[in-house]
Amino acid sequence: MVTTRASYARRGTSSKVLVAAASANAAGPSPADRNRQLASRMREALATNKAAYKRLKHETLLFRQGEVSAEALQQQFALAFQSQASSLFLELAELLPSPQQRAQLLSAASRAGWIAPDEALGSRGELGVDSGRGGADEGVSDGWRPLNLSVSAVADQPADSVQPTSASEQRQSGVPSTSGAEGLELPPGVTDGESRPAKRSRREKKVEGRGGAAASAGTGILYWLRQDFRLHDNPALCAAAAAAKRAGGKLTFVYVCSLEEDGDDLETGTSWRPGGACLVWIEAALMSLDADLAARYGPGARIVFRRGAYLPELSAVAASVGAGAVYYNRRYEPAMTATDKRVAEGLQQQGMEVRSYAGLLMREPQEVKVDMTGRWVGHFGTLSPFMRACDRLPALPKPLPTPGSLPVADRAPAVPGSLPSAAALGMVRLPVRADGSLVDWGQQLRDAWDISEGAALACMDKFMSEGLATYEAARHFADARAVSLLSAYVHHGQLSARLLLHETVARGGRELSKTFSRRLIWRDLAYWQLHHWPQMAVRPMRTHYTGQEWNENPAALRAWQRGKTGFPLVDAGKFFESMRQLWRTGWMQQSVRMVCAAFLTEYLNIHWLHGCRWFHDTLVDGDLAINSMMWQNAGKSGLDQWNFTLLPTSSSQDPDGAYIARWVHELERLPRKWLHQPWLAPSGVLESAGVQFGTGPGCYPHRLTTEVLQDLRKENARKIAEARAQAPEWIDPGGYDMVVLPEGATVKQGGSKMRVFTKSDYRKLLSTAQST
Ligand SMILES: Cc1cc2nc3c(=O)[nH]c(=O)nc-3n(C[C@H](O)[C@H](O)[C@H](O)COP(=O)(O)OP(=O)(O)OC[C@H]3O[C@@H](n4cnc5c(N)ncnc54)[C@H](O)[C@@H]3O)c2cc1C
Repeated sequence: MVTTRASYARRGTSSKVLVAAASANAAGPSPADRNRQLASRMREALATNKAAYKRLKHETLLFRQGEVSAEALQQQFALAFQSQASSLFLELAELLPSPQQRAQLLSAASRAGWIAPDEALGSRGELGVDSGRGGADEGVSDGWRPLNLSVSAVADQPADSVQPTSASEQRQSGVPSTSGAEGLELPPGVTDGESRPAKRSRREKKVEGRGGAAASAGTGILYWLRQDFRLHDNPALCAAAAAAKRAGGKLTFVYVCSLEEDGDDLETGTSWRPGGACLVWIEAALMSLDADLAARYGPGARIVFRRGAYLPELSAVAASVGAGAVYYNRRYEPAMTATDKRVAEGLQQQGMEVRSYAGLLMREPQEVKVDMTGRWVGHFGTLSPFMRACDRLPALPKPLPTPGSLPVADRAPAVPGSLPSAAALGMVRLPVRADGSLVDWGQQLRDAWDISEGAALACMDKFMSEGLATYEAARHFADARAVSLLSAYVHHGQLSARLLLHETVARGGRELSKTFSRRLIWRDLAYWQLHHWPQMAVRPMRTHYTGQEWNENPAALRAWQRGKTGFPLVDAGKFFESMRQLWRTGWMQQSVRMVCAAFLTEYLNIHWLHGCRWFHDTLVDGDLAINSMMWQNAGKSGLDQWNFTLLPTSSSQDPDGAYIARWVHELERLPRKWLHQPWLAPSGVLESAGVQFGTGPGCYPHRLTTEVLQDLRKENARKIAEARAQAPEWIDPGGYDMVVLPEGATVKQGGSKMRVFTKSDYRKLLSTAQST
């Protein structure tokens, strides 16, 4: 086991990542030579970029002189980088020795937006994958599952690109950041519709002033769909429909696929685009919503599907349908808020009206201010003070009904350059087998879920009438017998969190279970944390934990990802070669997620960030805010570090072993008694159950570690104590860790240091570490 001091705070540029991606895939007689070749190709490409940069700078000057339009210039940027990246990747791919490796690199490049999807699919007919086992379900190996690259194409854009694309660029360009502690700012011209719902917009007044004639920008309204694939309780949709009716214009639904802009965070140099499983979900959700819209409101409500950068795409659609306004519900991930702000400003500069609404969360992150001065209800960053702060806010508005009618055109919108369906957006990357057939790894997720708004509402109803009453006592069982299974619907905005809470209260849910409604507020807490710690997906919130030593053990990490640790409860969650749950369904119950997270961080001492990334890519509810919060807590650098022992051998989450028996098929005939620790079973029992340990087909893996688990935990705690001992300025006299309270997070203590919950073992261990 090699131990390194991992620093996730600094990530490489896209080029470094891509060289790493390429070299990781490279094999053959001389990996070092190949790496050198790749690096040299990359240097050449960067030199080419410099030439392009000069050319584009000239174009930018022309733009400043008013000789070219912003849209035309932006398109030139997009094209320049697309074509360079494209040729670079095709060349890089040629250096790789096997078709599989070429396909892997190209698939990753396509996902990063560097090359067109058809290039990744191996139009040259050589990028096949030989699954070795035939069927799509069996034939997918995780090398083929599209994983996120750390950085995308946009990282190499020239520094004075026309539009600032990140918080750091915005600061450089003098445009204020949306992700700072000042709170969520709306760009000039963007209106928070809810704060003034009844007022007529400037555009509407202008239109009225002209006797109702269409403004130059048009009377239509674009409804910009993003993470709100629903018709019920949709504030932006209701407002857009009302405004279009008032102005006598038509409403057009548009979805633009621009994954780079949604996920690439230039501030941290990382990419958190929706993971593979979420993309499958989004594609299916869009298809279902498109069909629902047409069925309910007629063909004019069909969604216009576009692929490309948001600003030019929205402008093009608006021009085509005669829309002068864009309405949307807000999103809260750092890259998304930066993008939305930039796009809104761009639209506004073009004379469009932009209105945004709160439809994803119950509470806007910037409106919750925790009061740490009054009666103590819990440590800063935990649920209780947050709930108390929420209780001080005005009551939540009642959920909005689904609109009975919408002012849409009689015919489906015909906008040149649009794609026929969500599937044509090519969001879900499918590898190709040697025979040219596609490996549709997403099908098993589509089979496991009904991905529609109707199913979300039905699932909520079922939970309310059947699950809620048992939630309190049985929510921790691994087989999910009492939980709602609603997380993916809520994450993708197919189910309104506000409606869910409203229904819970209306059906006496607070009396039946005090925990369920708290979980919904916990979700808001995660977004509040992300708002105040925009880098929490990559950097420890307890900054002094950055220096903690983690094991760099790719083999153990891979075994954990594949569900081959030899600990059945850990493995049941996520084995992909056969039927195990995460790979098959994209979902696991919370206790199982916790067992898996604790196993990785506490027993294997592997950085929580690896687990966070894996979950982000494989969960259908992969949610940057919740996932990062939970992994930070599991890794102990979060505000609410876990203070419980999660033994992978414990049977409390699966007392009768039914969960393991269902998902770990190699053990399905083993008597329940041994299922959690099969290595203890007598050889005769193993033999009659057909259990063999090893790596061969049908064998169950040996344990990854035979060391005493409690000793491994203690070792992990020692590493934490060592990191803490290096940073006495972050420890208070009682041995508690401290964090700086972000401006705007509390009622009046912004900028000061405050203690956060710290496990008593760690407080005790600190003195030992300090004295050695
Ligand atoms: C390591 C780890 C990673 C996680 N990553 C995610 C993630 O990416 N996306 C995600 O939605 N949940 C995540 N969770 C939280 C939780 O496991 C899931 O929300 C829950 O299992 C979903 O199942 P359910 O809808 O049946 O939940 P229920 O128990 O029925 O809860 C109802 C709803 O409350 C919310 N909720 C539940 N638990 C939490 C929580 N701990 N924090 C915030 N909100 C919560 C969800 O919206 C959920 O749908 C993670 C938990 C752990 C331990």
